[in-house]
Amino acid sequence: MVKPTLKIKGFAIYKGFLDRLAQERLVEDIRQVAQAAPFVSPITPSGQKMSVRMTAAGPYGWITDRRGYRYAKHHPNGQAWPDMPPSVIQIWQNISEAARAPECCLINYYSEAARMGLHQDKDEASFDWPVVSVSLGDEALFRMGGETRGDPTQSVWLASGDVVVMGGAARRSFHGVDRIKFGSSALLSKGGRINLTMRIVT
Ligand SMILES: O=C(O)CCC(=O)C(=O)O
Ligand SMILES: [Fe+2]
Repeated sequence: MVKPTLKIKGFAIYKGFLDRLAQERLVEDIRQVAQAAPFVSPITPSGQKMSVRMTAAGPYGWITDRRGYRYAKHHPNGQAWPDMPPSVIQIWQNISEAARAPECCLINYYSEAARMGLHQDKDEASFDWPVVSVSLGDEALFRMGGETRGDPTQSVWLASGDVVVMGGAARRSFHGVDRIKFGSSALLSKGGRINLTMRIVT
């Protein structure tokens, strides 16, 4: 198994895990997914519109609306999510050591002003499985904390092709994206950042 470039607070960070060709192929596969399952601007349970736009692939997608945060088998438009592209599953197999296949690939799109507040990924049935996160496009300032919201945090710039594995103790750790360095990558023609997170949810 490959070794992480660095470990910060238990988060395993693999810089440059995907080369440019692999990134381009992944973007093309995500484009296909988004054609079948369009990005939406989700609403939090408290009624706030998220700045990140989302879609998903695989048996489950993560959704949020007035009724709460949850995994669902259908896009808000009622259709089943598209299959997870083999290119996505391959990354999980190369890096995760998990005995099960991912059930959800959440796809986040960050435009210039988008961010994601500090949160835990905790809607999954078990925290025994890692979350594998892939960055594509513009750089993002990724903040990592501990299991309690007030714990000290450390940040790292994630570039296109970087992969982060949130497993072990870091699986329940707070994390978020403070800002995007818009225009720092030429991968996406319109700029911005795509983040994929693969998860086992049942
Ligand atoms: O965009 C990222 O790097 C993190 C995304 C994230 O934490 C999530 O989707 O739960
Ligand atoms: Fe998260």
